[in-house]
Amino acid sequence: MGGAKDGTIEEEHKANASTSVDFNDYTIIKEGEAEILMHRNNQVFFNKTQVNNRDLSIAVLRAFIEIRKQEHEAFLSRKTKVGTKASKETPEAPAAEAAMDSSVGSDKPNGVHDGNVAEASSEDACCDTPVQPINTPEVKVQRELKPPKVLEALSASGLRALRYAREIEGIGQVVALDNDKASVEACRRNIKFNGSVASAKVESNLADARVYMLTHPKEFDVVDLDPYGSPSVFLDSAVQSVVDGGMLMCTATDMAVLCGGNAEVCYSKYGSIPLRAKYCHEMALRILLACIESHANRYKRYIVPILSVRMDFYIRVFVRIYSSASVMKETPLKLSYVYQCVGCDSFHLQQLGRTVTKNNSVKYYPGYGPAVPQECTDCGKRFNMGGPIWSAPIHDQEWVNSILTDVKAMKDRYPAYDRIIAVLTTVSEELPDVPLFLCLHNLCGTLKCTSPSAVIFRSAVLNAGYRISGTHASPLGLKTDAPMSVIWDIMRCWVKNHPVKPQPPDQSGTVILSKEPELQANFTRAIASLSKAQAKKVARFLPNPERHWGPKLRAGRQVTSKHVSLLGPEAVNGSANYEEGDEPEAKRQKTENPTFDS
Ligand SMILES: C[S@@+](CC[C@H](N)C(=O)[O-])C[C@H]1O[C@@H](n2cnc3c(N)ncnc32)[C@H](O)[C@@H]1O
Ligand SMILES: [Zn+2]
Repeated sequence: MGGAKDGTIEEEHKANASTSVDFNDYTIIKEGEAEILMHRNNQVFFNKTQVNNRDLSIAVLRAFIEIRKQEHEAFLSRKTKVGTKASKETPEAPAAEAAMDSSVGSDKPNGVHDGNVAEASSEDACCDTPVQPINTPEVKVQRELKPPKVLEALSASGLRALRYAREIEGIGQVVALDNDKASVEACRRNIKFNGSVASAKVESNLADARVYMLTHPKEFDVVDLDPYGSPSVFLDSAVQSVVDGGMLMCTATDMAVLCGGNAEVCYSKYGSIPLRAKYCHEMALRILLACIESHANRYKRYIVPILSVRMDFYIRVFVRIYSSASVMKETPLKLSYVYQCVGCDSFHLQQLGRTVTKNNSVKYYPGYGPAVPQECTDCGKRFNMGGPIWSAPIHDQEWVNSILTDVKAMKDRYPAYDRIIAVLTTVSEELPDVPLFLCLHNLCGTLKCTSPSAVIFRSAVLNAGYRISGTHASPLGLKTDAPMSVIWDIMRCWVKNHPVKPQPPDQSGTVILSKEPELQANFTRAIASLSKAQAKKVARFLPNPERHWGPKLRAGRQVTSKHVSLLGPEAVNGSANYEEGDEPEAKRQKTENPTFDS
């Protein structure tokens, strides 16, 4: 761990900052190991609610450093083996291969990957060529793994950069950027204020992050984007600035846009149409991932999601970025359109592409469609079509479990320990291969019936031979691989024992209930109907610690109606608190003809 220990820090502060700073004008804010000076007039952006965001990022960075080290060791030992074998068989290593490996060598030590794509160079030179041996001892010397270099592209006060530098063992240089002069001045003051280790590691620059990232291609092991509102304008340059195998961390707080409040704005920013449904927060994550992938693809790169979370009033994704023209071809297999019935809660996914493998060669084709008929087979109403979304896994469960274990082992190093443990625990129990989720209350709302308990419903799904889990994105959400026809049969069986009042014949619920179930649901309590965390009574969702736990505007700005997409309608109407379910989808889900200008 870096930084001066308590006791010496005050002296260091004085030595570093007292000559130029009148402390009476400032309050000191401490988060984790870092302390920042906040001017009484508070010109620089600081939002303490983002402690969850910063803690989680620190946890992911710690895991990244460890896994990167393991991958590097594995890479070297693989190469050593190949090299030893080759030196017996072929005395000289081909120059092309040495060139391929040079991207992994002295100045770019981070081109180490796991899995098959590990050998893909930045231009995928080796795709169709068997990997050849290299001159092992020399390369080994060149391949000393340097500490990871981090870019905090939108740094404001520098608190995040300072926490990274002071709290994360093994971290390299941290470059903090901001295009606001007052922020850069504050950041520089804060760097000094945090002592010698921070001063040695953190550098602050006044720059437009987009220009800086474009002019520093493949230079950073980690790029962190934490903007006001949408990150969309930063994505194209950010995906270029990350080294192969490096990590992009990205926040988006424009939840009203991403959750379907302004579909046309979402399309213009992210290239996807959002849907107003209970799963909208997970859909928001998947829209952001699809958007990052699309930017990466422009440079023959692709993403591997590590962790994607909805927390508080924002979403945050952690993805690794690799280069490979051949893997990039698989992108349409990882994307889907979503058909959402306007009458009932049925939704269906349609993959953009498919492959056919013949004699070891893979061919890429458009996906088959449409995935649904014109009218919903459950209730007869039409579908809205959203997407494309990222429909491949949004987390790497091995990473998640390893982060969870590490966080538990370092409890006192995380000020937001309870919150990040709750999120990681719920994420660790999500079905990894099931995009989006159902909401039991919505299903019951459609049928106008009383709700079975989650345990009873989960049991019926499990007893029918399907999988089911919760989701971190909503306390009421349920992920399942059961088809909608099975879900409605379970609900029909439930209603047989819990009858509903007669409803008008054109209602979706009436149409659904007019059919006899093909499956006889078994509501006997199944052993796996509670998740491990539920069984152990581990908290999975926590209330906000205080009122006004929400997004903030740029320093010094007043809240006006134009901030509705960033802060949500509640904030703009006078209350800045933006809590679960505030997004517009919850209230306006069943809209047959949603307009784009709500
Ligand atoms: C939400 S704040 C960052 C908060 C910070 N990451 C933290 O954890 O405390 C966003 C910052 O991005 C800066 N910013 C906005 N556009 C920028 C650009 N094009 N280049 C660099 N900085 C920019 C703003 O001045 C602001 O300080
Ligand atoms: Zn329907």
